Amino acid sequence: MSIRVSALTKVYGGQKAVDGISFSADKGVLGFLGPNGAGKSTTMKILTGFIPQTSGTAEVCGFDVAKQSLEVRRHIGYLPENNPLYLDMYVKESLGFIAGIHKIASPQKRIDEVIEQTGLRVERHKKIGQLSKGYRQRVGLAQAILHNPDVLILDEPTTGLDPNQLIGIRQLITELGKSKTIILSTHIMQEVEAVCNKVIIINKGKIVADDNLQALKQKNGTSSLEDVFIKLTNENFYS
Ligand SMILES: Nc1ncnc2c1ncn2[C@@H]1O[C@H](COP(=O)(O)OP(=O)(O)OP(=O)(O)O)[C@@H](O)[C@H]1O
Repeated sequence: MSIRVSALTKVYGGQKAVDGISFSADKGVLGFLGPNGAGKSTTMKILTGFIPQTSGTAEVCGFDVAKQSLEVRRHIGYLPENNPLYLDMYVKESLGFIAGIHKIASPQKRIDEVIEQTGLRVERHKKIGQLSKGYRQRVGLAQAILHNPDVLILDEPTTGLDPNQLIGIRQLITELGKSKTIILSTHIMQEVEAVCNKVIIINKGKIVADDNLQALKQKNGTSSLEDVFIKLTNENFYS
């Protein structure tokens, strides 16, 4: 398994944001769903080594995220929720900067490959601050995959994109999921249907579903993922 999470808990002050979750993931795209504040971003930040857990364990490609963070960073690519980018940098310059951090051999060749893969060729000479939101997301993705990680963590990568950009980014995620383990957080159910093999639904820090799409719908007696989501995460739904 590329990702193994066991009894993972994160407490902020007095609040349990993540409450003893366990799951595993392998090659393919895993949809990570849940209402606002459910604990998705917190889990993703722990997996990528950005924040420490309070208790429990998480492994990426066999490396412990708390004890072997350098190895974990080598194997993981992360596109955070608000996609922080250096707006004053040129696209190629920013990728060169990231290549330097990862000490990538033959960086120019790899940068050109990733520019092609993420559809950035026409915009590659622009400053990031001059790019549209969709192209900024592509730069974020390009940075995340530059060192060719086995695992990709994508936190709401398509929020605010127009339908054309959406299709492009989804195709890219599907393509990447053929060879990598991807955890994709999103609020767009259509997107989950389009790209995910498996789904985890998290509510108030706990996992309430972990299944493949078809089984999840069957178990909940509906053909709509949105209905499954509402049923499992909205306690007022049946009252
Ligand atoms: N740094 C922090 N300090 C205190 N509380 C935090 C911090 N970060 C997150 N939280 C709280 O932890 C809970 C889980 O937040 P998290 O961002 O993981 O949710 P999420 O599922 O990603 O939500 P969204 O869909 O809105 O992005 C929330 O109640 C949030 O307010």
